[in-house]
Amino acid sequence: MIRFFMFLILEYFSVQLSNMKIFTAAQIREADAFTIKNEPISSPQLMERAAGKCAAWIGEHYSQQHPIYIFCGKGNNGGDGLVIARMLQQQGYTVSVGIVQNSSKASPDHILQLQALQKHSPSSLYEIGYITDFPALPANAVIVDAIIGTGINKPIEGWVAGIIHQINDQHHKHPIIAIDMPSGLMADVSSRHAPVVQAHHTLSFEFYKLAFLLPENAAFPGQVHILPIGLHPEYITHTPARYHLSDKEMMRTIYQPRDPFAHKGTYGHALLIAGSYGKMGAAILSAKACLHAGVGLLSCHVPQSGYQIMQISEPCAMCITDEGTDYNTHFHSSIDASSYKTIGIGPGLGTQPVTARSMELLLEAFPRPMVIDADALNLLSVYPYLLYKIPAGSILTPHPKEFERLFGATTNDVERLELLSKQAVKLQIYILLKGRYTAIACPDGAVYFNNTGNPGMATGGSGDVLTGILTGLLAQDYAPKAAVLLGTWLHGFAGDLAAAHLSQEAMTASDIISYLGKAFQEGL
Ligand SMILES: NC(=O)C1=CN([C@@H]2O[C@H](COP(=O)(O)OP(=O)(O)OC[C@H]3O[C@@H](n4cnc5c(N)ncnc54)[C@H](O)[C@@H]3O)[C@@H](O)[C@H]2O)[C@@H](O)CC1
Ligand SMILES: Nc1ncnc2c1ncn2[C@@H]1O[C@H](COP(=O)(O)OP(=O)(O)O)[C@@H](O)[C@H]1O
Ligand SMILES: [K+]
Repeated sequence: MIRFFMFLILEYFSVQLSNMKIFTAAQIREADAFTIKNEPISSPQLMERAAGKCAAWIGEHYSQQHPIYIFCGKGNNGGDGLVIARMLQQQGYTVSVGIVQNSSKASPDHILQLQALQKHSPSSLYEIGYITDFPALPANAVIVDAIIGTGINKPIEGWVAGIIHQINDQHHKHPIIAIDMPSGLMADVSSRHAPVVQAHHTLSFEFYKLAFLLPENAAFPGQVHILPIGLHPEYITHTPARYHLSDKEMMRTIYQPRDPFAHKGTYGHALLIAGSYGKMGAAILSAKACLHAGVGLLSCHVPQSGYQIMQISEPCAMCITDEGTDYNTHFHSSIDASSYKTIGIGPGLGTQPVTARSMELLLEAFPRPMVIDADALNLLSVYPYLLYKIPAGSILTPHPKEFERLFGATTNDVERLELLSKQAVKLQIYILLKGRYTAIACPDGAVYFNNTGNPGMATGGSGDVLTGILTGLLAQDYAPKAAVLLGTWLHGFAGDLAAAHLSQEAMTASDIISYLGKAFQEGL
């Protein structure tokens, strides 16, 4: 009860966030309908606006030398394709339009746009009713996929799936541009094992779709370009979304500049419990990151064999040694809960049973949100009852394997996201599932995806750096939600700066720390 009350207080003081909402396919349909009714604008006009953005994008990226092969389905996604065809023809492109007979009935807007194109250029149109109707493409052709968008109701089957495979066979020969969604990809449910177009670019309207952010869909959307089509701001503002994408604007509302009259006490005293024989590097990376994230004071609790290593490596941190020579085994006894604002625990910690016992006593003694990572998470998976002792508002930072050990396996990424969110709500903590788009599940059920970072960060120690940053931000009195969103974003942004200057290959976790300063300066 006390834990929950404290959590409510922390939440109350967390900032109001601006953010990019990720709407479901059903909500997007509502947004279209709301816009049509209240802007007001007719449905065909809205389609002209959306398709116009796509035609302009294609015009900017491919010259008239490229014949454009557009594949249109019988719904409004196909309607977009028909408008794009007409607009590109007007600009002097050679356009060929295959109408994929994926449905017996065409949507009213499709029919309207088909009639317009028939009037304008009937020779460019042909029907695709079976796999053998797929055309031979000239060498420099560009493929536009407008077969199905957000209206897909189940995985594509039969000969239409065959058409998707034929488009994918062209992946290494021709650029493939998907309109709104790569055809076959379902916005809100798993598309695992379904046939989906493997696009190089997806021109998607107004919002990111959840499907673009899931690792299991990595092969499909290519580069995503969000094209605003003027959907009604009132709908966007007032409609709640469960999923959100972090952006710079959001970070600017979270970031708190330092007080000119501040002293080191203002920015909190953090304790880092980390390191073991052979894994002191993890502790040092976390300590350095915590300091570079702006913590007031940092103490590191390390095993005896790690004392000199830590003291020599990081003079800005204080050092406490454990009774254990090679492992931290008695850190609970050195902790006076009132001395530290927050704790970061886990990097390089080891998974000795005696460490688990000390962790249990620590969780019982420390009442405030802390950061739990790496081996501390592995201990939680061995002793799951400890999960219920974690202070409310704490932040857990598992990578997918650690997540699976903690909460079990799932059959697809959407199920895993559900499980992530369910556990965050149940335990009243933040759980950050690391990856290309790190998913941050909040105790209120919301999930935020982080949009910074790059594959150069797929290198040992990157996660230890994140733990240090989050611990540093919590110590400075950022509310847990603010700390987890800002810390994850800064970590990825520093990684992006490191990659830009050093290359993804050559950068190391230490370089993420080196660029943290630039991330504060340029990213906020
Ligand atoms: N006014 C609007 O509603 C706007 C809609 N827009 C476009 O419209 C799209 C949504 O249009 P719709 O709701 O008509 O849907 P779609 O065109 O995405 O898909 C529906 C069509 O696909 C067929 N279909 C669905 N599942 C299938 C499956 N598993 N196998 C084979 N065929 C299948 C349906 O029978 C129907 O013909 C968006 O993705 C976007 O491209 C944009 O033009 C913006 C404005
Ligand atoms: N391809 C990628 N794109 C964006 N971020 C990445 C990518 N690969 C790794 N990262 C980030 O790097 C960090 C790696 O953490 P983790 O796997 O725990 O590393 P370690 O255990 O070696 O410290 C995470 O924050 C993750 O989001
Ligand atoms: K499509």
